[in-house]
Amino acid sequence: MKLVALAVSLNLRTYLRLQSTSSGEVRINLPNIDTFLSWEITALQPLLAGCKAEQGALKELDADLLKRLREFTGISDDSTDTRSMAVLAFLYMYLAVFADSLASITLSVWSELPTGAGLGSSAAYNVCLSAALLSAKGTISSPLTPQQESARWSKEEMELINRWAFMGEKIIHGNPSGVDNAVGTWGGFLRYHAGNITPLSWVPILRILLTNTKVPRSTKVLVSGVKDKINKFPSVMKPVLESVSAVSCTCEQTLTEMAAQGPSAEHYDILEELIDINQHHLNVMGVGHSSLDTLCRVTLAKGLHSKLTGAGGGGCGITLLRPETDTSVIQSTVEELKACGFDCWETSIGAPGIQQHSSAALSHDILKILNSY
Ligand SMILES: Nc1ncnc2c1ncn2[C@@H]1O[C@H](COP(=O)(O)OP(=O)(O)OP(=O)(O)O)[C@@H](O)[C@H]1O
Ligand SMILES: C[C@@](O)(CCO)CC(=O)[O-]
Ligand SMILES: [Mg+2]
Repeated sequence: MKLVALAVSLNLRTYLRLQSTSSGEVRINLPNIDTFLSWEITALQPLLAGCKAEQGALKELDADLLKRLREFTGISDDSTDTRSMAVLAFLYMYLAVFADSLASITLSVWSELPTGAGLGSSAAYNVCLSAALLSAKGTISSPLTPQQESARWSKEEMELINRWAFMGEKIIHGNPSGVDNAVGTWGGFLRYHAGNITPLSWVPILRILLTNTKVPRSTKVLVSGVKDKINKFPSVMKPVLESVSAVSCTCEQTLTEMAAQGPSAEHYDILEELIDINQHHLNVMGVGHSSLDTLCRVTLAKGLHSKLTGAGGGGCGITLLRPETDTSVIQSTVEELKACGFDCWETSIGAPGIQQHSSAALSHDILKILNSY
């Protein structure tokens, strides 16, 4: 089955600072998840015994290294605990990238994205880890020149960043498609088809409301639930997946037309209807949640259409805003959603992917957080 999916970046960013130290330790500060840990390099070194120095095409995880790492950290195979997953992804990438000589470094990561809410926070985290570790190791360059505030890596370097980030996603997700890390790496809009990811450069910018139901969920658990359902009822689920794919294709067609001809009311009507259809699909696939039903109901009463994002099961949803949607309607919708206990804010979709920044490019608040460890 060759399915098509569309993915788009949000303008919420994850920041990472990496410092070389002489402490003989590797340290990670993850203030979003209240995790501050360090390990003696001499304690980590034995984990690399017999480790494949060559990471090959970086398609598969080094299962032996991961197994030793799980034993070392006491993190079981079925754990989905937030801190455990973040630590495992970090230590795995650190050990695999620095396999021939473990460096003494401190990393601090801070994200504007809510963690584990369906907005690809794991991918943003993994893309930052990947880029920082590969740059520190010298596998890829540090593209920022002293005159610049921000710089991007070359296409080849970004491909490598993306492949390593995918390894982190495999640890956190189980069986990820690679779409989230590709969005984090490249930014913008992407089309996923048969394992190929192609950036779309000609789509319009869409205004949305982003709602966090704050219902916790794990992408890994949800994705494996969908897989179980497909295995259990293949003849029932296959047409559903094909229909989801057709929604993606129709959506892409509509977005292309909107970019070429300028957006019209009819285009927005189509997008709204596709959003509703897709939300029903996702419910059939078992990734809905009563909190997401509430989001859809509250917004529809205001004439607005919503669907879940990410793996569903709670987490976040998006609501399409039309150009003519009145500010008063947006305000009253936000208020009503907040009254449901949700977080809600207006934003847009389509933003750059991974970049290297000078401290001058960062806000005072972000610098304060990253520099406090
Ligand atoms: N800022 C962060 N600091 C540390 N770890 C993070 C951070 N953001 C995400 N993570 C890691 O990613 C995990 C969340 O991954 P998960 O894939 O379940 O959710 P998501 O990526 O936010 O949503 P989805 O994949 O459905 O879009 C967390 O449990 C944590 O291990
Ligand atoms: C739900 C899923 O799209 C991830 C969402 O962040 C699954 C995947 O692409 O692997
Ligand atoms: Mg994720």
